[in-house]
Amino acid sequence: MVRFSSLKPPYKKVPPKWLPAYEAHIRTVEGQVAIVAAWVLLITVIFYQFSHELRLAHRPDLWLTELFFRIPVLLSASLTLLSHYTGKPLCQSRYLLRAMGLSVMAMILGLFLIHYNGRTADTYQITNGMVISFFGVAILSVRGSREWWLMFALPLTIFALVAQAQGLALPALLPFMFDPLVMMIIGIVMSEALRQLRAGEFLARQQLREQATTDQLTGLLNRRAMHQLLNQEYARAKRHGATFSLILGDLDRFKGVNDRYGHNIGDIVLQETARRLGSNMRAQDALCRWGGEEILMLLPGTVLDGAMHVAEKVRRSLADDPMLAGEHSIPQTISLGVTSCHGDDDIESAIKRADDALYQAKENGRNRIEAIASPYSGHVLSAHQSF
Ligand SMILES: Nc1nc2c(ncn2[C@@H]2O[C@H](COP(=O)(O)OP(=O)(O)OP(=O)(O)O)[C@@H](O)[C@H]2O)c(=O)[nH]1
Repeated sequence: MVRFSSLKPPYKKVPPKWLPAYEAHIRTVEGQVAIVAAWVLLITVIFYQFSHELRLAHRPDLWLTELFFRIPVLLSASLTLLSHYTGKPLCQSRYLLRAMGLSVMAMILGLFLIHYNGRTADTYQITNGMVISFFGVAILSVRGSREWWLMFALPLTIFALVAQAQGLALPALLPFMFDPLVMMIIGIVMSEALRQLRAGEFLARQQLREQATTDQLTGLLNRRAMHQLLNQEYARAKRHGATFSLILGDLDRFKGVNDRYGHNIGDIVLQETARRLGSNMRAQDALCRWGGEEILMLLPGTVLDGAMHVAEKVRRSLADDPMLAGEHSIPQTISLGVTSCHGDDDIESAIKRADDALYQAKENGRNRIEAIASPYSGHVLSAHQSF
């Protein structure tokens, strides 16, 4: 059975954590649509203006009036292109799209009113223009329903009011409006289909990206993703003369857990460890599964003392509460090696220091923290420090 919820548009399914990325994606699409639309509008509107003689030889008096209605379209399309090619955006593309869509609607409905004179041939000619315009405007509505109200409902309401004020009987206009309105519906359906396609592509790409950067068992970052973050943080620290810290943790005697309770229970212990570590971190910190039962934490803007406090909270979050896995209550501790990194340092040396500190923590009895300060930090306890 098809569930109602499965008929909801895909944007509803974009998880909140991906909404900023989805917004950025939509803005890119709007930027691309705006440039194509601006070129199409410039070319076609200029073409229609200069083919006036050919199409409406019996109404040369309307040349200037037509130009008047076309100027807003030419202006909004030119601004869009100017904004793009000078690299200095005047405003977001969604507003440029709105300006183009609304000016097209104003132009075509205005032209309809000045050409509607009871002479069927003239009126049908402008009706053809309306068919093309309504379809094009629906395609400009990249964001969907909110835009349709603005692009169609608003101009058509104003059009109906102006027509009435001019003494035109609305039922008499309907036969001419029929094809454009059908095309508007087709355009809306097509633009919604395109939107769903784009949302589906976006979700698939995000899922792939997430799979490539996270560890499946724990949901933490994987080693590759962490390397990227480390390099970024290192570059940032070097540029601003800032400090960041690393904490490398390794579960104590974890082999014994696997041997005694089995691999599945070992997996649950790893997942619970990831959860407890994550709850001790700030939003800007990063946590990664560095190896089998090794966890690496990156703490931007944190000096050695601060990192040692975080490490102590982490150590206690495991040592103070046994892990509940299945029907088992498993006491699990962790040893941690801490170091800080400065601009003149390098990442590989910092990781090596954290590893050496971790080795010391294991050697000194496990369930403890050791720290090795960076040689560039000028830290008073520049050798080893431990909890
Ligand atoms: N369940 C499970 N176990 C893993 C995973 N990855 C690594 N391990 C296990 O982690 C254990 C690591 O054991 P060792 O390196 O000997 O270290 P340890 O027993 O923790 O002892 P110390 O580190 O010296 O305290 C091995 O038994 C690995 O099989 C995993 O994804 N799931």
